[in-house]
Amino acid sequence: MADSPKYKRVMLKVSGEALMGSREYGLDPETVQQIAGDVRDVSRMGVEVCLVVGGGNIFRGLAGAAAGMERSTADYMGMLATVINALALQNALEKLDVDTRVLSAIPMATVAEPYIRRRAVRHMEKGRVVIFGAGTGNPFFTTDTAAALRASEMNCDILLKGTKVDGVYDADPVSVPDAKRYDCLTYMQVLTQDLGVMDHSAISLARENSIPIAVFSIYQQGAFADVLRGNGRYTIVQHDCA
Ligand SMILES: Nc1ncnc2c1ncn2[C@@H]1O[C@H](COP(=O)(O)OP(=O)(O)O)[C@@H](O)[C@H]1O
Ligand SMILES: O=c1ccn([C@@H]2O[C@H](COP(=O)(O)OP(=O)(O)O)[C@@H](O)[C@H]2O)c(=O)[nH]1
Repeated sequence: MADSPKYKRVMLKVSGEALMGSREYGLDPETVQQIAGDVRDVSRMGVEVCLVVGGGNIFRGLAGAAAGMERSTADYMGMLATVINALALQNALEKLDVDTRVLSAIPMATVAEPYIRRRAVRHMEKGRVVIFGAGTGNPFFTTDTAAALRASEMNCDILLKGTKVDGVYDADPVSVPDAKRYDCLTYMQVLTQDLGVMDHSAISLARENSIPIAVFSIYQQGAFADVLRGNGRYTIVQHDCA
C-alpha cells in the first residue's frame, strides 16, 4: 500500500508567466500540457488539488496604470486575463481525463462557476481539481495573495508556488548568479530580509493561518509531486526551521 500522502489538500499557485514557456507572450501549449500532467499526477496520488493561476503573460494592472490607465480598471483587465489562463489549464486537464472546475471571483456564468466557498470544497471532496480564476476579485491585489487567501479558505495543508526558480535565495538568482538557495526559511525571515519571490501580503496571510509555503520550479517536470513527497529542490517557508 503506497504511503498515504502527507498532505490531504494542497494549493498550487502558477503564474501566468509560467504558462508562456519560452514565449514572450500568451500561452505555450506544451508548457500548459506539462503543468496539467503534473497536476494530474498529484491528483492521482489521492491529494485534493486546487490552483490559482496568474495573468502576467497577458496583462498586469501595474503595466496598464503605468501607461496612464485607471488602476482599478487595469487590474480588472488583469483579473480577466487570469480567467483566460484558467480556461486553458482546465482544457488541458480535461484532455487528461481530470475532472476540473473553474470558479471565478468575478461572476461570468457562461464560462465559469461563481466562486462559492462551499461549492469549491465539495468539488475537491469529489476529487475534482478546482481552478480559482480572477484572483481575489479585488483590484490592488495579486494572484500570490489570492492563492494565500483561497488556501486559507479551503483549509489547505500547504501552498506551493510553482515558479521560474527552484526556491528562495538570498538574492534574486536571475540577477545574482552566486545567490544561495535556502532549504528552509521562516515567514519572518522572508519578510524582514525582503526576499522577493512572493509578495509580502501573501506571506503574511499564510503566516497568520500557519500554512507552509513551498517554492519550487514548475518547469521541473514532476517537481509538484516530488515536493509533496519531500523530495527534489525547493524552499519551505514556515514558522520554524529547527
Ligand atoms: N530572493 C529571491 N529568491 C528567489 N527568487 C527571487 C528572489 N527575489 C526575486 N526573485 C525573483 O522572483 C521570481 C518569482 O517571482 P514572480 O516573478 O512574482 O513569480 P511568478 O511570476 O511565478 O508569480 C523569480 O523568477 C526570481 O527572478
Ligand atoms: O486579486 C487579484 C489578482 C490579480 N489582479 C490583477 O491581475 C493581474 C495578473 O495577476 P498576477 O500579476 O498576480 O499574475 P502572475 O504574476 O502570477 O502571472 C495583476 O497584475 C493585477 O493587475 C488583481 O487586480 N487582483
